[in-house]
Amino acid sequence: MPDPLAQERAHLAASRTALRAMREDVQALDIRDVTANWVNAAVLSAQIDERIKALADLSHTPLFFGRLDYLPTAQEGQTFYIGRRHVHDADGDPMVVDWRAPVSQPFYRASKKDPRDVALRRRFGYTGGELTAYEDEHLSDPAEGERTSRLLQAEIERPRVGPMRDIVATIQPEQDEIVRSGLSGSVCVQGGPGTGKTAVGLHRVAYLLYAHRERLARTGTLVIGPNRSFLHYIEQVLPALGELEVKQATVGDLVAHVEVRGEDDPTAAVVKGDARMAEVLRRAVRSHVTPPTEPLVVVRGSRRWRLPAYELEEIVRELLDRDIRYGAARDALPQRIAHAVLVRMEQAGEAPDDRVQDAVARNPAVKAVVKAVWPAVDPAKLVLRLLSDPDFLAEHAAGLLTEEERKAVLWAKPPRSVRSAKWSAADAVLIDEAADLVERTPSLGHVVLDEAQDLSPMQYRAVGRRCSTGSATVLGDLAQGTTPWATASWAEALAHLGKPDAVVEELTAGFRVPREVIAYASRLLPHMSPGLAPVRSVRESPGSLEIVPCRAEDLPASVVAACRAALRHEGSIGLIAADARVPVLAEALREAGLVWLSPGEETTAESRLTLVPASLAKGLEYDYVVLDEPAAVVDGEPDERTGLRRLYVALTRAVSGLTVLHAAPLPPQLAA
Ligand SMILES: Nc1ncnc2c1ncn2[C@@H]1O[C@H](COP(=O)(O)OP(=O)(O)OP(=O)(O)O)[C@@H](O)[C@H]1O
Repeated sequence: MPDPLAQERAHLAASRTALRAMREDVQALDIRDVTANWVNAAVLSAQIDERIKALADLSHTPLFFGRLDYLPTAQEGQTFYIGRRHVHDADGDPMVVDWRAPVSQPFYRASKKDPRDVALRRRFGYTGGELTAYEDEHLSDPAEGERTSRLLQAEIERPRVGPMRDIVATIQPEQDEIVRSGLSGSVCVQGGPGTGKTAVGLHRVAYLLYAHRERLARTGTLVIGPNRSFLHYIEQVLPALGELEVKQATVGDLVAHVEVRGEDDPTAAVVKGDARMAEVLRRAVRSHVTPPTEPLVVVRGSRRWRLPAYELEEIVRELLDRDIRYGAARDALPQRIAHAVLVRMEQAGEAPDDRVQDAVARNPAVKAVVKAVWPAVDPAKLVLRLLSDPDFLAEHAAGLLTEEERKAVLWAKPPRSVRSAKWSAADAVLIDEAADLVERTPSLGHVVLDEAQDLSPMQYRAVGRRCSTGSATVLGDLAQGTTPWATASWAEALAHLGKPDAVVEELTAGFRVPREVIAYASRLLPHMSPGLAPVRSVRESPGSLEIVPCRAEDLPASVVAACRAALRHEGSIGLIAADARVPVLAEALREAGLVWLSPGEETTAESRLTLVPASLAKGLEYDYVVLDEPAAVVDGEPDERTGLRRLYVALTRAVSGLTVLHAAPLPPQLAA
């Protein structure tokens, strides 16, 4: 019998050679004969450069990670190697097929119960770029029992270092269902900490780009995350899957119409983020339309054409009723008026053509009417006025906001101008809404919204208009909502997003947090998100959970000692603390001569410790976590529920172990 591992290594070597040949073919392309001019040539050569980049053989990522042997009755009994990209030989026959291709799907979905025509599923293990192991499942062999994959388990238990990696070799069936769901529908994924929501969302983008490349290249895709450090943490996943074109942004980036320099108190922020504000803004924008009271008189040559006020009013009314964007209606108004004038001309026996209509539309008298009746609206100025002028706000918020709510959003000291105003994040969202009332926001083809539970209704609307003609993947965990306006139900959130028909899926298997740690953190669930089921950890290693009481004066030193102990393990270390305690701990680390990073900075072999303010911990993970003073994390939030949720997030960042140090009593909800 030939050695199967040697054979597989030979296939790997041959695939590498084939990939090199594919790259050389592209490099050797001579585009001089096919490009008519230098613009074409520049575009083509940029595309070629991209293609060469996409064909690079990444030495640390294996070219294939799995193999499927179909039964003789299916796919002509062929064998397929599954990898991150397609590789073919000189004859065009596949050496490696893309994981997203339909023939690859059974690699993720087939099981003993449902073998999907697969005779053999083989998983490969690698050390660096070297193929070192394989593992077989004979799915159609009734004699073979179901077994758990050691390679899969090893991947899950792998100590974490640095930024997030792709999970393409080990996507689980329930995750794969979400990854491969169609482009036309929107999906919402509820899942506890570490269930792979972010991973699934990113792989879904990669899948959609593969399945609908042209359409999405035209319309664009976007991944939205809560903050810079989170986006930095995930930014390498899609490039590793060969997708270099996906944009990333925070909601703040999307609505950056003004510079945000101010902060709202929670009451004001809640009102500003409420969906009722959309109606207030709609009324305020439309209030600029003033029905005409004077007739229009257009002088052309020796003749004067008169349009009575009631007829102008009818035109205006009709545009208002059609509910098109304010700006679009404003653009249409001159032609509508000109058309009415033309009708008069025809009635008088003239035969004006389109050019006459255009000329009338440009007539100064018509322009003056448009300016008076339908003036241009500047979105930022409009919001400035709403938040500064009590009467203007009261007029448009009538029946929508109470007097207290209006008071809460009004500036105590109104700013003089858009530039000098201390705009808050919520104000920027209001301006975005107003901007969309004036002019339609272009929609992308697909948007992934991560940590969605923290968005306000107005923020959902801002994201929703960026995928109004496309679809969305919404990812979140209701138990991790830490804003005063955090989502209470996905149905409501999806309605604000404009995707009420999105399917809500749930992920329950936890790939990050060890069993003992998730059990500890889940004690908080009934107190902050009753009804949500705890995550079921699929990790086998029990992980370590240590709770260390200290005296207050010893706490910083003990925290430093715990960090030192954690640094003895391989992998990344996160020291998580209430935001207010970060300076004290930074000082203690400095005194002890320990170097540390801020969230989003890349861990290296030399610096593996990150000091994480609790407010930035969401979505991140570290191999070992040292958690400082849980009570301070809870107290750092305006209310207890939010505090407990913040603590829940902090407790669920660890992959291999968690050490909790406290001087103050632990929050009682953590008691067994
Ligand atoms: N199928 C899988 N195979 C291997 N690892 C996985 C799989 N699914 C998820 N993981 C790993 O589990 C960890 C958690 O995944 P991810 O960050 O996507 O979870 P999440 O649900 O977004 O968590 P959070 O709610 O904390 O933001 C990551 O390290 C990810 O790579």
